[in-house]
Amino acid sequence: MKNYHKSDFRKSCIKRLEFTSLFLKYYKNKIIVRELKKFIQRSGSKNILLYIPLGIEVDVKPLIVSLRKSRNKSVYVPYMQGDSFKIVKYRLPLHKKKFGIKEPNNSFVNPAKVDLAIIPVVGVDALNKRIGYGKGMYDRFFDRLNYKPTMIFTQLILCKSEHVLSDCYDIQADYIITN
Ligand SMILES: Nc1nc2c(c(=O)[nH]1)N(C=O)[C@@H](CNc1ccc(C(=O)N[C@@H](CCC(=O)O)C(=O)O)cc1)CN2
Ligand SMILES: Nc1ncnc2c1ncn2[C@@H]1O[C@H](COP(=O)(O)OP(=O)(O)OP(=O)(O)O)[C@@H](O)[C@H]1O
Repeated sequence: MKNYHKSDFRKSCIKRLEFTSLFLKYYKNKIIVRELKKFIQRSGSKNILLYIPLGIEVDVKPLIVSLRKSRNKSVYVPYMQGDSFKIVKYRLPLHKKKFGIKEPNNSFVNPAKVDLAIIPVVGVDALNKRIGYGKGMYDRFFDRLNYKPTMIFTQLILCKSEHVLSDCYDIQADYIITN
């Protein structure tokens, strides 16, 4: 029953964002990226997990560009492997992979310890736990990591349920940055 609610909620969240005008998305995006930048500055995070955005997600590309200009910051992004992903340093060129996601080339360098993870969501439930695309990749990634970075969830228009829809393995936000 709960999983039925979760997938229904996921569908309605995606629909809502697909029907949001480009103008509104552009406007909200600018504000959110500014807030994310402020958070990073205040927290002094150095190794940051970001993502290469899909159309309905917060476009963090301007943030990645600006972080790459600071000498003491490293940006990591997911590199899908099996039922989860590992993380690799963001670097060009990017290649389109499964689910239309772009990724840098594989890397065999051990990543540094991430102090901040900025994670796109499809929605959140009443416990601020993430509803994603339903593949469980972020859940597995953090479950297999032997430490817990600060987690910021981000979304252009927050799709929040007033009910508990999540399962015990779903990741939970420390902060949510939206507009
Ligand atoms: N930007 C981004 N990168 C990410 C994730 C994510 O959620 N967002 N992931 C988080 O796990 C992993 C990839 N997992 C994914 C699993 C399924 C779908 C998916 O179902 N996509 C839709 C298309 C969405 C769109 O184009 O707007 C589809 O294929 O129908 C996407 C990513 C790693 N990288
Ligand atoms: N830590 C884990 N270990 C094993 N399986 C897991 C783990 N976390 C999640 N799963 C499995 O992943 C599947 C998808 O989970 P869920 O529906 O919660 O995805 P989601 O969080 O919405 O999506 P995603 O994280 O991919 O964006 C579930 O069938 C669940 O059993």
